[in-house]
Amino acid sequence: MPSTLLAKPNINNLLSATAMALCSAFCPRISTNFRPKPFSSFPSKPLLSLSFKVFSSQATDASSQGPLILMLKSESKTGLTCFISVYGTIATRCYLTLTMIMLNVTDKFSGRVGFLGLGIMGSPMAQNLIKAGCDVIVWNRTKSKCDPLISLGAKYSSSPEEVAANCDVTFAMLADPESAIDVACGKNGAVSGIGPGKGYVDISTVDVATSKLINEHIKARGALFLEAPVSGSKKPAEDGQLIFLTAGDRSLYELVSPLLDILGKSRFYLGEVGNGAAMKLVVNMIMGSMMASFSEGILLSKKVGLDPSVLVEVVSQGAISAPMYSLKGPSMVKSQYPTAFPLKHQQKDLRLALGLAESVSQSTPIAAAANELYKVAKSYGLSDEDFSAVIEALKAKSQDTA
Ligand SMILES: NC(=O)C1=CN([C@@H]2O[C@H](COP(=O)(O)OP(=O)(O)OC[C@H]3O[C@@H](n4cnc5c(N)ncnc54)[C@H](OP(=O)(O)O)[C@@H]3O)[C@@H](O)[C@H]2O)C=CC1
Ligand SMILES: O=CC(=O)O
Repeated sequence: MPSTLLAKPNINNLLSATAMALCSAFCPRISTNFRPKPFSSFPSKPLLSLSFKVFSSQATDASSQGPLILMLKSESKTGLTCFISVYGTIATRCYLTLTMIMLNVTDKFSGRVGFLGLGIMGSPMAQNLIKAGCDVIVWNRTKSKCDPLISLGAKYSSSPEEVAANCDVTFAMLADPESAIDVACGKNGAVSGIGPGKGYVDISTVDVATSKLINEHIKARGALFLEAPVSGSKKPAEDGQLIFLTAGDRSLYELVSPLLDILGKSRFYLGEVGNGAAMKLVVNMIMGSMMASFSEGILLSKKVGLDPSVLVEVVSQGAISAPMYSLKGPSMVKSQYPTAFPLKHQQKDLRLALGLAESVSQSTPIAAAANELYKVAKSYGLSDEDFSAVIEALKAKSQDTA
């Protein structure tokens, strides 16, 4: 629980500011990140990036005159644990002492991490691993996208095969099923370099059959496989706030969890290979339909003389609010679509989700209609715009029928 919830309101700022000031003397860099994350054997966040949580507190008097004892506990991901006691009479002043510093020394994993596919998502993810201190080898079809990561300390290998051969765990973040299969199973693909004791983690959004196919090839080489598509876009990738939807080898999941924790805010383990892909497709099917419906609302509000910016604000305050609407609504109103999630990938996900629905005879008429709209948007050359540009397809349709 953040310390501000337990400290008395009138001394909140004093306490936290004083505690932070005291700690600054010991630690040059203090994170404001309050997310607790497990310690791992992988190299992770920098040694002195600490987050504070209230460990215990006692305020014997509700008035501002009462004595207060507050204990802050901080754990860095490298095992440094420190306790800071804050005590004293509030009316006078607070005393702070660094009561204990403990270093938990654990074996360092000498694991090398490979990263294949450095697009909108792959680049910031690889960057976060490098910044966390991981030993990373990168590869991308267009080599120039490796350069910023190489300057941050990554090594480069000239094929997925070489990356997999030189790494303990290799991540892949590729555009679609075709590229995911090619990079894993094609000529000089990761499968050729992988072997027993190694793992392959595919984060790309693909269909169930593709994930199972890659799993079979990896398994045939005696290696482990985990599918781990992500929910969350460019900004969550940059901020290490992705949601992992994993399935496959449980032991690989356990092994890479510390790495997933660097990249994301939560992770789900869903069992058999295919469940992660299916979950991701269902989520993105909903997202694609939501965006199409939101686009209709914006255009209808404008046509009946309302201010669409006000609609965006109204939506943001009610039961149908969604971060996606608040984030993208204002720029959609201005006909701007800075690419975070390319429209071509949203249409790919709808297509794959419809295939999934078909495989179990589930009716999905809303998603089918949305998919048609994204196909129209692609035909207008909007493939590489953000998926919110789907509104342009509706604008064009309205003109056709006017
Ligand atoms: N952007 C987003 O918000 C999110 C995307 N996703 C999913 O993540 C995946 C990646 O998305 P994103 O980073 O946005 O996509 P990008 O289009 O930015 O990047 C795609 C990557 O795939 C590579 N690639 C494409 N075709 C091939 C091929 N035939 N052979 C080898 N490499 C290839 C590209 O290489 P090159 O640089 O050479 O073109 C690039 O590295 C997709 O499956 C997407 O659906 C999931 C969550 C969010
Ligand atoms: O797949 C896209 C996302 O935003 O999640």
